[in-house]
Amino acid sequence: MHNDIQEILYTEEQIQDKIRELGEKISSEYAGRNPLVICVLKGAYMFMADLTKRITIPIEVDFMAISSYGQSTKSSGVVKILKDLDVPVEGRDVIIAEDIVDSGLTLSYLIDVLERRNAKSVSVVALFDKPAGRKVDLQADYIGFTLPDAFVVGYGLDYAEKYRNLPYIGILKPEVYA
Ligand SMILES: O=P(O)(O)OC[C@H]1O[C@H](OP(=O)(O)OP(=O)(O)O)[C@H](O)[C@@H]1O
Ligand code: HPA
Ligand SMILES: [Mg+2]
Repeated sequence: MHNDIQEILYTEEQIQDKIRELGEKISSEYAGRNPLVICVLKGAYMFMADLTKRITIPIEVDFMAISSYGQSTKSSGVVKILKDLDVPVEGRDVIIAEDIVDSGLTLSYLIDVLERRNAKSVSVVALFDKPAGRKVDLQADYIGFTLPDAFVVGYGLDYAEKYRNLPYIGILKPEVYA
C-alpha cells in the first residue's frame, strides 16, 4: 500500500467485480439503443475504460474535461468546462460516467448542459458516491460503492493531480494535505 494512504476502502478486485455488475445492468437496460457514454475527465478515465469493456451492447464514447477541485480537497464551487464533447448530443441517449459524486455540483452542472443541448435522455453511472458531501440534491442512476465522509484517492481520483494511478481506492492521510 502507498505510504500516504491511511486505509484501503475497496481493492482492485472488488472494484472490477462491481464494474462487471454495472456493465451488465446497463447492457440490459439499454438493449436495443445506442447510447453515448460520456467520460468526465480526468477522474473517470480509469472507470470509463473498465466499464465500457463490460458493456455488451453497441455504444459510442466521448470525453469532456471538467474541473472544480484544482489543488484542493474542497470543491471551489465553480465548475469549468476545460474540453467539450466532439459530437452533438441532440436526440441521443446519454450516459455520464463519473468516478465520484461528492457535492454533486459537477454533475448538476453537466446534466443541465446536456439537457439544454436536447439530449433525449441523460443518466449517470457513478462508481463512488459520497452522500455526506452533498450540496445539491442529486442521485446517480447507477452507483457502485457508497463511501464514508473522507477525502479519497486512487482509481482515477487525485489530490493535486497525484495518486490517480493507484489501482484501489483509499483514504488519503490527512497530514498529506493539512
Ligand atoms: O460532486 P463534486 O463535488 O462536484 O465532485 C466530483 C467531481 O470532482 C472530481 O473532479 P475534479 O474537479 O477534481 O477534476 P478531475 O476529475 O480532473 O480530478 C471528480 O472527478 C468529479 O468529477
Ligand atoms: O474525495 C475525493 N477525492 C478526490 N477527488 C474528489 N472529488 C470530489 N471528491 C473527491
Ligand atoms: Mg480532482
